[in-house]
Amino acid sequence: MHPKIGALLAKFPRIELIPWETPIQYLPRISEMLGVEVYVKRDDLTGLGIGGNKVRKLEFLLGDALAKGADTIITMGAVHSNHAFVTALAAKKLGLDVVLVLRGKETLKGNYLLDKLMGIETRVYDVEKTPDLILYAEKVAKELEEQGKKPYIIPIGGASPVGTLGYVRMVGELSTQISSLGLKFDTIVDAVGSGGTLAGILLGLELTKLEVEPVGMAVGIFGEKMMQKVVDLARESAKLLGVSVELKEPRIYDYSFGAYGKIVREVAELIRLVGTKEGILLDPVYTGKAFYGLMDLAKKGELGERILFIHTGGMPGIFHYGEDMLRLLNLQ
Ligand SMILES: Cc1ncc(COP(=O)(O)O)c(C=O)c1O
Ligand SMILES: NC1(C(=O)O)CC1
Repeated sequence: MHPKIGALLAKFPRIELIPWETPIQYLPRISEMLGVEVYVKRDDLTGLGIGGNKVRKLEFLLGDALAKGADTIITMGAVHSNHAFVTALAAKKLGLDVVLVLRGKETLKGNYLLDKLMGIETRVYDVEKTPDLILYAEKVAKELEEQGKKPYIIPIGGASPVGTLGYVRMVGELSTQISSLGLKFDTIVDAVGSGGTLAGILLGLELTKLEVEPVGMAVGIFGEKMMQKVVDLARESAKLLGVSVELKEPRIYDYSFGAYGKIVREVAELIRLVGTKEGILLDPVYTGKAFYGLMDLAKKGELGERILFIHTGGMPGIFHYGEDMLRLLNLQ
């Protein structure tokens, strides 16, 4: 762990949910295809339930919740939400109650199937917009308070200054890994949904002075709005840490293929390519789109000679959208 990052984070309550450092893996066959070196940080292997990037955020978010005496966790997302399921599993593991406030249609596949299998309380609403979901979550919190409970609301994706500390810590872990490997990366690439992961990477790179350019592949909202959200989150986390930093705006590209959650043939094909070339499974909502962007931009020489992809998990998405992908690949 980078000493400065370790010292800064030591004052924040953190529950250890990840008992190891996630490995960095070279992708020889993808690298050969692209003519550049591609490595992947296996944050799909964070180890709790389905793993993924949210577990890093939850170490600090649930630490904060317990420090504040919470007894019930409320969070929200789409019915297919990785964040919602892994939050619920972590909360249960810590002996906390949990209510998931979800949008969409109840579909017993992927994460929602896991929600039900684990006996997690879910409230599903047929709404499209996040603000509507937040209103419902606040209503649930009020209902629980009236029952004498102490609820703690975690925003979508854990995208808060406290949650962002999880990826500041990841960079602290990464910096010691790459110095012992003797590697220097030109770019570090991740999928951008709620923006918290990229915000933590941005702040972590500034604090460690690691000379790697962060590049986000947006799978939903993109452009100026997402850029501002990422930079604001990083700034608020810096304030939380009590540090003043100069933050450069990261490059964020639109690889949503038109809309968040839109399942497309190109990404289904990419998932098969990476799976059969490297034995690594990506998902159709987040990491498959982000890796598509990585390969697209690497071919144009826009990511440098040595690229690090942060594999942020998402495997249940394969099972939520498997039939759609089979149809797109003319296999059904
Ligand atoms: C599997 C997966 N990867 C990446 C992301 C993006 O992370 P963030 O919400 O921190 O931008 C998410 C959630 O949005 C996700 O579930
Ligand atoms: N990745 C997000 C999830 O709910 O899994 C959108 C935050």
